[in-house]
Amino acid sequence: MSGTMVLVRHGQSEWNKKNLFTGWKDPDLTELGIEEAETGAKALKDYGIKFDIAFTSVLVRAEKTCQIILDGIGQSDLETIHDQALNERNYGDLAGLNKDDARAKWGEEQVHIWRRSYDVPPPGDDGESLKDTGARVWPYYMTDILPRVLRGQKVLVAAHGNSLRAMVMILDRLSTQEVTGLNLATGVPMVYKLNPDSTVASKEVLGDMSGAH
Ligand SMILES: O=C(O)[C@@H](CO)OP(=O)(O)O
Repeated sequence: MSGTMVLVRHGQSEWNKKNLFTGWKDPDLTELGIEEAETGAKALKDYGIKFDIAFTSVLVRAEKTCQIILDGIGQSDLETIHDQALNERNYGDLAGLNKDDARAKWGEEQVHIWRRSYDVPPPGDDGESLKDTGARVWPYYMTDILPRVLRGQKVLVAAHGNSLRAMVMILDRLSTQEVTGLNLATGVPMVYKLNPDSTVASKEVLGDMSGAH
């Protein structure tokens, strides 16, 4: 057995609450989002983990979630690396649009394809599919996160629905078809213990993922 990596999606953001495509836009957490992060922190405190380092994106909803968790487990001053590689997928021209309005305009199926397919990017030059998101998340994981876990460190990664879907896809060995059914709940920590060959030895979900959509 080597180290432990905890993945957690940020708590509800103002734009999650308003049901808007968010991507690289930078809304803050809502009150509920703060509570969700605090609940995640409590679950990690009860689990009894102390981290060696934390990683987050450069978007405030993930950064604040990361800090709330560190505060909640008594590690407020832990070294934290912020990197754009962990940002949410870029939603291109959909960013800022209401998801129900988009369904009314383009149809339920097309919107679902943009949200959950593996390789269909949302419209707009900068729109990233899950595959495009993985193309920046996976190398970062390989070079900056995984080596620490393999050295035995305990690592926190507070990031986003789709950047974390890209990570869970490789960790859980999901096919491009299976990943379309993967949804991550806000503020629920996923504890991965890795084998020395970087495969997953165990995965524990500290909370309820069933409501995720
Ligand atoms: O809007 C977004 O950036 C993401 C996460 O909230 O949405 P979705 O779940 O539709 O990929």
